Amino acid sequence: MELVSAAQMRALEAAGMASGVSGVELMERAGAAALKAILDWRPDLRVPRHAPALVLCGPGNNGGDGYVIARLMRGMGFRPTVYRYAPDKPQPEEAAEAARRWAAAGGETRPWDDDEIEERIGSFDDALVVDALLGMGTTRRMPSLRAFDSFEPSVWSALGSDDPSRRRHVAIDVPSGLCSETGASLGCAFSAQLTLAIQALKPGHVLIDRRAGGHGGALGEVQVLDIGLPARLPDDAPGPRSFLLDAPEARAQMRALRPLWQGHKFAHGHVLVPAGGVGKGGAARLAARAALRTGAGLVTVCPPPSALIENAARLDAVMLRAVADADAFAAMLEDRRIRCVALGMGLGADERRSPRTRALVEAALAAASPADAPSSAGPVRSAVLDADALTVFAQDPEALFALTRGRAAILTPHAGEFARLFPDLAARLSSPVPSDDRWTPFGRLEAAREAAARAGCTVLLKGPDTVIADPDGEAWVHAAVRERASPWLATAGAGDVLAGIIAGLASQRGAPRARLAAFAAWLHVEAARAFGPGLIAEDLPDQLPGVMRGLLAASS
Ligand SMILES: NC(=O)C1=CN([C@@H]2O[C@H](COP(=O)(O)OP(=O)(O)OC[C@H]3O[C@@H](n4cnc5c(N)ncnc54)[C@H](O)[C@@H]3O)[C@@H](O)[C@H]2O)[C@@H](O)CC1
Ligand SMILES: [K+]
Repeated sequence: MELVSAAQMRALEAAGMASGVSGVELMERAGAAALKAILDWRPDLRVPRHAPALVLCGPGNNGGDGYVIARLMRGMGFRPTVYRYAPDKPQPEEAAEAARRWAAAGGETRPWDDDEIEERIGSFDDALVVDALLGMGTTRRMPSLRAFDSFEPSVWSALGSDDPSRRRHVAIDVPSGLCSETGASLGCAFSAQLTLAIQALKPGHVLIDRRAGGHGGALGEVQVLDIGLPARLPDDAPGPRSFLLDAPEARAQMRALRPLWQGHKFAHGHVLVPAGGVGKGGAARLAARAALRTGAGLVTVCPPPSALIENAARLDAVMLRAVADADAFAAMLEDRRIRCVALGMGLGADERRSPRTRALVEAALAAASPADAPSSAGPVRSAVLDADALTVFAQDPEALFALTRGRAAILTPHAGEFARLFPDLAARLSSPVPSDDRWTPFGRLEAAREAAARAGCTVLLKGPDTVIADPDGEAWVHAAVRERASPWLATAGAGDVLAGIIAGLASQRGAPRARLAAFAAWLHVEAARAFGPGLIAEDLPDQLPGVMRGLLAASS
């Protein structure tokens, strides 16, 4: 599913208006669709009860949606009160029209009053609280609104009112104060139990950004409201494209692999996984097993000769070949059937071991295909760099980028490794929301994109939301939150398995890399969810067949 930025949303709106739908009509549709979704969510409210309700309306078009909702609710028998925030701001034309229609229908509008709102929240008399303060237009830090504190989940549960039948906090488009581009709370944000995204999901609906200087903000259940804008972004829509890896996409990726599963084992590709020395081979073995389970035809672990026996005692289906040094490795890479090298796991980044690690990285990248190789050039060979393969370049990231630029490579840093390679981007990611100036959205998507552009290859930034970007800017988000949360993945070795899954997929299909790595992140989380509590990294690879079988069954 596409994730749409504010600028792209405006292009979509312009395309809709060019086809003859007015802005006022779009706002009416948004309001009507929102009210229908709210009543489907709380069907008990369908019977008109003359129940009071609060609608919080802001100065822009998000507020405009709120006036439409308030008017339609009133028409159904509710008794909504609008609290208008920033009343001195001139409203955009459509929002002003929506406010006029509300007033003409006899609706009551009151100035913003934290005390009054707080009191109403505490009294529980209002059937609904609709947050239409700010949407995609939030461009700076939010002032601290005391009334928002009353919506916070902790306060709400302390009041004993978080049972489903009393859910009532609804956010229109995004919870106000939450940046729709990054998911960051810009100082103070509304906590919703239901968020109704207008027409499309925005990055802020799926990204988690808990930087300093923000508080509050929750999405609750997220639904997308179709208001009849074009389903696809116009070709000239601004900015790079972003996508969410969701269940339909996972099934599509699985379908794309199926035809490959009929050939010779080499047709599935051969993966090499260099391993560390004596006592350090576990991480590479985990990755190797994951690559094999993901469908690589052959997987070979390559330790130094001193660690051969130890690895032999632990491997069966995975093959084994000692690699004394980078020259021996380069010679091995002359076999064109090798489609992927995954390295870094357990190789070592200390003074003694980093020369071997670095030399292996150099050999792997020298033998990787050009990133833009045409399909007529034959199967792509990629390199997946994780852990120590990244850390050995901490003092000199540019040396790594000189090797990765323009290569079919995927870097898979966690937050710490990312900060070593891209310290300035990591600092921007964690810098507090500015207290005065305009906020230039810079979140995990922007950081991954910038990193991929700098490294000239695909970058997968791990986290509860894994963000993957190609150097051309196309990015994928894999969000392991809410119903797909997998707390069990926080276990030693899980990252090694992810690198192996990526390698297993890359050995079968060389591109498109960001999309493929996002699918790997999906499989990784599903494997953890399939196992459940008590998971250790060793369990993950053996869950993959069941996960993939499930995806195939769901797509046939
Ligand atoms: N683009 C579309 O296709 C549609 C958009 N609609 C609605 O319109 C919204 C976007 O409307 P706008 O672009 O007018 O933006 P918003 O309504 O989100 O906010 C813009 C206003 O808020 C002010 N503002 C920004 N940051 C602030 C802060 N921190 N504190 C106080 N005030 C602040 C701005 O100065 C401006 O007046 C969407 O989120 C959606 O709800 C819908 O009505 C229908 C279609
Ligand atoms: K809102």
